[in-house]
Amino acid sequence: MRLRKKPWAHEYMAKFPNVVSENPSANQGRWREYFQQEGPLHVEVGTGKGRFITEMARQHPDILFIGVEKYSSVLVTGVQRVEGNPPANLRLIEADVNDIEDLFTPREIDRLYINFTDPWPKKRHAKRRLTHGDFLQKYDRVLTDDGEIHFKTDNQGLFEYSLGSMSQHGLAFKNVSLDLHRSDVKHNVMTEYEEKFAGKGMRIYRLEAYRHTL
Ligand SMILES: C[S@@+](CC[C@H](N)C(=O)[O-])C[C@H]1O[C@@H](n2cnc3c(N)ncnc32)[C@H](O)[C@@H]1O
Repeated sequence: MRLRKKPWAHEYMAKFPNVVSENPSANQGRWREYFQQEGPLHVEVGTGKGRFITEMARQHPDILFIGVEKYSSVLVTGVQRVEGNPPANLRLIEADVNDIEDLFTPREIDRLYINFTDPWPKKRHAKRRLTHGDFLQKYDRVLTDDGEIHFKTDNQGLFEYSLGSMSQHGLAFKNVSLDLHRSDVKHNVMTEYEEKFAGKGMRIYRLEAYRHTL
């Protein structure tokens, strides 16, 4: 597992019980034991400052939530947010999603959230998109058979690309919205970026992907 620089952030985060700063891979396959709680496991990749995953954890105490973020400097804000009132069913991990299979065993995750991740519009950067086929293969291995991917973005190009790569990957879709905030969707929890974009009146795209079994 690659650890990012910023030693001050590591030291800072190590003080918080919600952060798995010491070798998160040690909990691979044993996350429920680690939480000391049974229940479905939901993971957000590219969690940023953690607004979404923290609110989800507060609203759904019977579900276990883990946020995975690449940059400790960003995660620190998430850590500050849960300081003093940390939901017992939430953990934040500083890790690269490329290493998701070091963190979770096959079929360990019930749902993945991918929210407003970077679109990487240049073709030569396509492999960095968190919905690229290489990532989908990894997700496929760590998701349960009826596991789902819930995806939101403001970026039409990334949405169309993701629809294509997910369907190529054998995934089917439900609850697709091409304008989430102008539809009658209920129980939407906003992310940091979503609040910013929706506040400007921008269109938000959303889908839920699941394995298509014939
Ligand atoms: C545009 S922000 C969105 C943050 C949050 N999901 C939201 O909607 O407010 C994308 C986040 O994904 C993180 N990210 C991008 N690639 C990643 C990777 N390979 N592994 C982990 N995090 C990643 C970035 O560091 C950044 O914090």
